Amino acid sequence: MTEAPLTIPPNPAPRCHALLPCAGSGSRAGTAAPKQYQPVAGLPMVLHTLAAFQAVDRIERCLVVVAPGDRFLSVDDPHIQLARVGGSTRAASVFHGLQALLDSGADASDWVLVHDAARCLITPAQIEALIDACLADAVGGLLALKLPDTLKSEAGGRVAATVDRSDKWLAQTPQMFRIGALRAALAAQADTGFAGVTDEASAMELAGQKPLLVPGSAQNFKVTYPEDFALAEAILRSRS
Ligand SMILES: Nc1ccn([C@@H]2O[C@H](COP(=O)(O)OP(=O)(O)OP(=O)(O)O)[C@@H](O)[C@H]2O)c(=O)n1
Ligand SMILES: C[C@](O)(CO)[C@H](O)COP(=O)(O)O
Repeated sequence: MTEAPLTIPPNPAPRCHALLPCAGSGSRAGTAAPKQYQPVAGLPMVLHTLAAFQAVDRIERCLVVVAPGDRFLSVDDPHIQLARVGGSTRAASVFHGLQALLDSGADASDWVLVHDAARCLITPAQIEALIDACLADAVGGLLALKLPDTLKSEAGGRVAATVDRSDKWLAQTPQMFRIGALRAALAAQADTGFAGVTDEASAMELAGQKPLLVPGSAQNFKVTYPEDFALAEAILRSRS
């Protein structure tokens, strides 16, 4: 009997997509327009963020989630997709963005790196470090930072206690998970309005997972308050 040769199917590298929630109002930043469009070092903040992801070959495309009425951003690049599906919370914007990724051809088993548009200091090297760590992990994970300062708890404006910080991390983004797993984790929280979901990892934690903590950088801060713009500007100019 002649046996057909055994064909080993190709094992394609898993695909990675970026999803940038960009639908916030930036109320703490005090800018006239949403902070992600504020010029920093010569460009609207979100364009610095996008440039970092576009420099990573393993990112197949970037989906930017903006508010439905947003007319600040238009895109003319096949690797960037605009989804006007922002919601009333960051979690809702991410949830809708994941569906937009799936609707436009992404597979539930693909990876997604969710990253705040307002973290415009992310570097390609930091994104690569997260991808390297998470591709080797079943769950996925996030960039995060160990606390550089002593940590206090408070009661009535006074110190209640000095808190052991040895196991405490500040969560950053990107946060990288399988699209299907993250979508399911968020869907399970949708009927509470995503209460308690402040980042992707928290949704995965509520689903019983233990995301990987990958050391990030203090420079990958989220532009949140008025004084953050000058620091972001100085760092971006020092890099160019
Ligand atoms: N409904 C929302 C709220 C936030 N974001 C995005 O999530 C990221 C992190 O949120 P944050 O910095 O807290 O932004 P804002 O909600 O815009 O800020 P604030 O809370 O000061 O209003 C930002 O890129 C922001 O545009 C979003 O896509 N949709
Ligand atoms: C997702 C996040 O960047 C992780 O630190 C952060 O929680 C988003 O900011 P917010 O102020 O909680 O909306």
